[in-house]
Amino acid sequence: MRAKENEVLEKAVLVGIIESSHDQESMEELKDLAETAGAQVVGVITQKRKGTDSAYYIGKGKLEELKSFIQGNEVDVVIVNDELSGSQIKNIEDFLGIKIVDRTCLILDIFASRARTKESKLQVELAQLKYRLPRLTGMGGQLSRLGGGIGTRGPGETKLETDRRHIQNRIKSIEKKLAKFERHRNLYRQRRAKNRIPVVSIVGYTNAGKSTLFNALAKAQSYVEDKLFATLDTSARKLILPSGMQVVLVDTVGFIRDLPHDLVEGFKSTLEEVRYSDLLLHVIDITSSDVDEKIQVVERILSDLNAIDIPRLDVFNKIDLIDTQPVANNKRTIFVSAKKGIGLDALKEAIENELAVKR
Ligand SMILES: Nc1nc2c(ncn2[C@@H]2O[C@H](COP(=O)(O)OP(=O)(O)OP(=O)(O)O)[C@@H](O)[C@H]2O)c(=O)[nH]1
Ligand SMILES: [Mg+2]
Repeated sequence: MRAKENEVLEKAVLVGIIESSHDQESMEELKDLAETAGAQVVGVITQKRKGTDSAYYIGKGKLEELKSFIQGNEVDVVIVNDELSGSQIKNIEDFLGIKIVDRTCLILDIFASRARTKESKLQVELAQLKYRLPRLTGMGGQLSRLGGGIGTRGPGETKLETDRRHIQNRIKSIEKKLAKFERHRNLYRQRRAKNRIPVVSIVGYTNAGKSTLFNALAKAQSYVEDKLFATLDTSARKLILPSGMQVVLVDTVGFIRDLPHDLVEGFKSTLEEVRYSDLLLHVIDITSSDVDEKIQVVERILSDLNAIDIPRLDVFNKIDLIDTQPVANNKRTIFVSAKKGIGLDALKEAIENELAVKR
């Protein structure tokens, strides 16, 4: 959650390795993520190199540069644009004497502050605990010496466990509780299947405009914000299409490159909804600078979820922000502005066509 005006922001330096232009985009995204988590970015240090250093992530020279930057500026936290091992975290932290947060931990932290329902809180906590378990040696120091803030927050009021045995017990207990939620969900799904109401799920990269589209179509109020991961809980509404056909429309959590594996695992049951859909609306922000890569990221995650073979419409959103109006070259591509309500009739028609073909 972006910190409130009067809150003291943690001052952060971002550190990353640049091997290709994708990494440059990924650094931009890291800045968005850091700000979403409540940091003020005061510096960015990158290194061009092949692969990471197994002990210190970046080379010794860069590390010295980072250290003198920290000494010359007020910095609370170093945020690294990759997932680090426990020993890398410990090594860098010992060398710099400052809190280190990696990309995975940062995303988990944002999810922790976003989770609203009991189930998503448990899912996030589970992912956090699984991330922590193999890193306890590295993170032990950080947790006891360097206090709270980014990277240490649990969902809701719960304090994240730091003891190995407690963590293992907590993981078991959460898994049991989540299994119960899943059984309930299965029951609902079976009931819906019996009534043969088709399910249309909205998927896509974070901030693409999924919830805005969901609201525009279903005239419901799903949480919309210009922040990453505004939506963590899938919500569903009934939608009646022009022909009178009823569908269940589902809004889902946004995807992002390098979505932590444990998080995908944790949210799998929520995202199961996606797998059992009759049609997917892949919402794509047409104004984003690396559209193609984001499309690939979403498709990769859909594969992970065994949802890649479900019929899919590519819904390019935010066309109100571009000058030349694009023309679709196939019936599975739709251009809309969810915010301005442009193209929604064509979209509904396309949804009906897809579902009609299926029957
Ligand atoms: N200009 C313009 N902005 C839009 C449009 N659709 C959505 N937005 C804006 O894009 C931002 C993100 O919208 P959301 O609907 O929250 O996006 P989301 O995909 O649900 O995001 P997450 O739940 O965080 O993954 C908000 O600031 C919206 O107002 C659009 O058609 N045009
Ligand atoms: Mg959303």
